[in-house]
Amino acid sequence: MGRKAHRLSTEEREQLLPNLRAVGWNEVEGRDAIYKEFHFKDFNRAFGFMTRVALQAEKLDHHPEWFNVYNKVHITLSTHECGGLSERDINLASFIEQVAASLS
Ligand SMILES: C[C@H](O)[C@H](O)[C@H]1CNC2=NC(N)=NC(=O)C2=N1
Repeated sequence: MGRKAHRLSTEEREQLLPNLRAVGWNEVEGRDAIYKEFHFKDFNRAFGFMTRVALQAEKLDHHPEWFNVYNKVHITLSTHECGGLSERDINLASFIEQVAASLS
């Protein structure tokens, strides 16, 4: 895989997180991670979304923590390797946003 992940610095966070907050990602309390809830029309849309995210996650070797029931998908992103938020989470969140936009 790529170079070792590092936890985002304060400066990097100030630059990167507002864009994600603006589209509904929030920082998790008590843990260095980000979280968003997605709602789809039905289970088929939700699972189609998950399938596309899963294939990209495998390519990036960076995987979401997620929960699905029917049309809801809750996603938490964090990087175990560095014990917190890294660039990889930002990249995966951006990809997830693209997929969600293409399905709505
Ligand atoms: C061995 C494997 O490369 C690692 O466990 C990868 C896989 N997917 C991962 N996903 C996430 N979210 N964080 C990681 O640190 C991570 N590490």
